[in-house]
Amino acid sequence: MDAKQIAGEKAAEYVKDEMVVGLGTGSTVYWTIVKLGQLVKNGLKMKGVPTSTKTEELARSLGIPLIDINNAKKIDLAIDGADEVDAEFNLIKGGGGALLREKMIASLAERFLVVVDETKCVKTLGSFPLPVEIVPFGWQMTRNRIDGLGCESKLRTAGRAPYITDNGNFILDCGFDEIHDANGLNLELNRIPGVVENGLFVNMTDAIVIGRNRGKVEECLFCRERIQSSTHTK
Ligand SMILES: O=C(CO)[C@H](O)[C@H](O)COP(=O)(O)O
Repeated sequence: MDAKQIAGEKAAEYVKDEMVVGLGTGSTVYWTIVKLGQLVKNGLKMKGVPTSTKTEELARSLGIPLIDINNAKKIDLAIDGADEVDAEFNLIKGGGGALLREKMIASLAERFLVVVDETKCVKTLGSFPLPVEIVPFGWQMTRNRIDGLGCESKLRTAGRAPYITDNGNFILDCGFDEIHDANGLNLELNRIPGVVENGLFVNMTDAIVIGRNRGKVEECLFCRERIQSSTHTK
């Protein structure tokens, strides 16, 4: 079993009866969703809130009951993958293009559980180009302002046309090399008119499941509390 599958399937164990669960996007959380499909067939009572049309189609095909985000009184748990995770469990997300809905759902959820294989764990965020969702209107002007923050950005494409998100927007993949102040960059990017959202998830992770090769899995629960308490005692 590969490391993504190990992490993805493990995360399904956190879903209990009557939970409303944010369903992430990507090849790691895919395994969580497949496992949840099996559990639902065996009687688990849950509802999913998908973060992308792709995940919505997958969940439907597996018979997982879905609920519109506007009708969910609360989201108990969101489970999602990541492109990079640093030592403080801050993330880069958006490799799959779903970062806006993923961030909305993670921020609404009472708990945010991240599933990754060990290759995603880095010392400093930034080797993976940071995805930034922008509106198509005036996109080159928006790109100039983003590049002014110290990166070189590329418009994501699908074939020869711009890649279009589920929300009808473009994505710039921004090479920053090393991001030392993820919180500051997150705020600066989102202050630029034309930017819809960026893929930095700062101080949002509550728990993480890391799949390792040879069948090992590492779980860190309540990471946010742990980081905050270690910061306070410094
Ligand atoms: O942010 C994402 C999609 O927008 C994914 O969670 C991220 O790209 C990781 O994907 P994978 O599990 O396929 O490596």
